[in-house]
Amino acid sequence: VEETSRLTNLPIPSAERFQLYNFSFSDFSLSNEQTYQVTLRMFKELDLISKFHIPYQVLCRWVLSVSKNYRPVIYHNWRHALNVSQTMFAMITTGKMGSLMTDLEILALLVACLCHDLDHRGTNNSFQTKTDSPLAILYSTSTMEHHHFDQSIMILNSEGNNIFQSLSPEEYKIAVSVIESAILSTDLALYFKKKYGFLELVESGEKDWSEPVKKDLLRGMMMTACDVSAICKPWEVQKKVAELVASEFFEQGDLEKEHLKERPSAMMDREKKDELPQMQVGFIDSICMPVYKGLTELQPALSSLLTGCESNRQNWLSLAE
Ligand SMILES: C=CCCOc1ncc(C(=C)O)cc1-c1nc2c(CC)[n+](C3CN(CC)C3)[nH]c2c(=O)[nH]1
Repeated sequence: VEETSRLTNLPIPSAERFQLYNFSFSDFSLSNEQTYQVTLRMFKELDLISKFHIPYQVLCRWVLSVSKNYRPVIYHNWRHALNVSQTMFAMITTGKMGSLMTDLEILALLVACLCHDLDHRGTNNSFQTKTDSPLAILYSTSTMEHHHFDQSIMILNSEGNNIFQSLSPEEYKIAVSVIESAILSTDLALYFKKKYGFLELVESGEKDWSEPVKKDLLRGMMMTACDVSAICKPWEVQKKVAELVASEFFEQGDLEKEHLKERPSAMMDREKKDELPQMQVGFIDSICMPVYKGLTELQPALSSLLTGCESNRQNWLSLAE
């Protein structure tokens, strides 16, 4: 309670102070309180508070609730959600994708990014299935992503946390369905299925992305681009993030060796740590480059994501030799 009122009365530093319009943003230098201020500043810069009549104290309470519903795991924690959200913010503003989206879609996409990994346990979908976790019984496909969406709705329905309280029933319905689709699209298994359709549309010179199915596909690609955007960051940032991701993967690998008595995938096997640079090149080629090439072809203002990813591919490749 007192934390909400403290945050509500705190002046928010400028977007420039936090480098929010920059694709090279990193949370490393920020205190926890500053991460909340960054989030509030993004809502302010997009004018969402006034456009959707969000009571400021409700927004502050909601930001604190969202951050508290992330577990302190090594990588998939609140700061990952913040970084993903800031990339979405930069794509919409600096990357000029805002002109393709309605205000309601922009609100929903920012909320989806902040909530997209809620209550992550630092283990992936296949681990849920292999351990017959309650979540895997509840959701047999895109297990974690369904849970992240569930958690998002739970928070919105919590007392004093409904930032959508001023939306009309129709707007609320649209916002929730955009959020559900956006969070589910962060399951890379779904990305693999949809990326060819997206690239074909872009390469065919498609200009009309307003049609609902195409719009949903584009929002999903934007979510993937934000989710893996650490791969585009300056090398010192990318290297540190890769260590965090690897550490979290290796902990899952340890659990698989210890409890499941099975060999983990190379990516999760700490005994294969020296293969990491080569694995990163593979990850960049199969997942990252296609989405950044496609989005940059659609909107050249996004090119710094593509160039950042290409330069990190070179860095990983030189480490792999
Ligand atoms: C190489 C392992 C440790 C470091 O790995 C990373 N470090 C940083 C980032 C980043 C976004 O900055 C990303 C990765 C990173 N992420 C990967 C993912 C998604 C979680 N996958 C999945 C599994 N594969 C099968 C479908 C697709 N392979 C990855 C990989 O090789 N590297």
